[in-house]
Amino acid sequence: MSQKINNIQKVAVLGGGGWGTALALTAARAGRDVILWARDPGTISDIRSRQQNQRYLPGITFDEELLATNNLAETANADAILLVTPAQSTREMLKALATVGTFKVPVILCAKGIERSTGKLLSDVLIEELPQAIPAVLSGPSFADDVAKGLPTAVTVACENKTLAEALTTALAAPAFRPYASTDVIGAQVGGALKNVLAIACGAVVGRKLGASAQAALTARGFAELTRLGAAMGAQQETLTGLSGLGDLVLTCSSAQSRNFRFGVELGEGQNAADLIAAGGKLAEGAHSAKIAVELGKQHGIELPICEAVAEVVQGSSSIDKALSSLMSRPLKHEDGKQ
Ligand SMILES: NC(=O)C1=CN([C@@H]2O[C@H](COP(=O)(O)OP(=O)(O)OC[C@H]3O[C@@H](n4cnc5c(N)ncnc54)[C@H](OP(=O)(O)O)[C@@H]3O)[C@@H](O)[C@H]2O)C=CC1
Ligand SMILES: O=C(CO)COP(=O)(O)O
Repeated sequence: MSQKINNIQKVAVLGGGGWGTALALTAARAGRDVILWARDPGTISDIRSRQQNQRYLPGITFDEELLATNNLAETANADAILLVTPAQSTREMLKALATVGTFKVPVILCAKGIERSTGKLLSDVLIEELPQAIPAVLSGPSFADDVAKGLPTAVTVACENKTLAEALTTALAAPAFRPYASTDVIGAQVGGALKNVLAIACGAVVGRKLGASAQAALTARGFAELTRLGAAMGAQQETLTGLSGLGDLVLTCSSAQSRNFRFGVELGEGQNAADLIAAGGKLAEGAHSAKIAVELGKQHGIELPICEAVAEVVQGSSSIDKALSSLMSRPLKHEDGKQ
């Protein structure tokens, strides 16, 4: 194990979407030997023959020659795995991994969501499905397009083992990609999952043309929800106010580059959530996490009115106007949440 910690050279990235491809490029830029697994043969051949992933990163051609495969067994000798498929496919991916190797290595969870069917954090899903693996999390303000183009950003890389967290940051640090080590695996996950729900709310405010003041107020009150739930679940304050919490919340709640934000804009413009989801457009993880976030809040005795409003609009039991009016007519409170 200690030899692996000191020598994370072979990195396997699972997921051929925008973020998987961008992280594979980052790891290659950091000097790692990278293999990218994708299930779509078209993605593999695009990466192999043209150094592009036109389906998910249109208009970008990379200098790096990535090794791409759709044979999961080829990832079994990696020193670390980055799991970069959507949150709701995490369990299925881990079950598939368990059939091809033992994976006594760090598995870095990069999806930003909570398992909808169980309410479990992805690190708990990992422990159940691949108990010998070491859970780690990569999260923070980082649009795949920006990272693939080599634009600079910083993220949190969390692992309970401090030495391993530091080794992972060393393995992934590239000139334009600055990972900060953390031991707070819970905090890094709660921030990433909740900011997507809150970005839908901010997008809806923009789509409904409610003004920049409303957008800022919602972001701040959303942050209060994120920190309260995070703290109740055991997250550290520094993580929630750091890159994977506040950092990513600010990015996603203010940028039309975010798919969650754009999903919210479309809701605000009057489109129906069920129709948007059925159309199978771009991934908006917050639409899947909203309801389960509210349920987690109830379990921990934390009110999450903005997440609740998003969940109701997504499931079609409320309209944007009704949700807004119920947010505005809640009993007046102290800002710190105390009575
Ligand atoms: N894009 C971004 O800027 C960032 C994304 N993230 C997070 O990363 C995760 C992945 O996002 P992103 O890469 O953008 O998503 P994309 O929609 O770009 O790509 C999703 C990828 O996952 C694959 N996939 C989907 N379902 C399965 C499955 N059941 N089994 C195996 N592979 C599957 C898709 O394959 P196929 O093409 O065959 O459908 C595709 O390669 C999300 O949780 C997101 O929140 C985090 C930070 C930044
Ligand atoms: O997580 C992200 C940026 O940090 C990407 O956000 P979206 O999934 O909303 O596009």
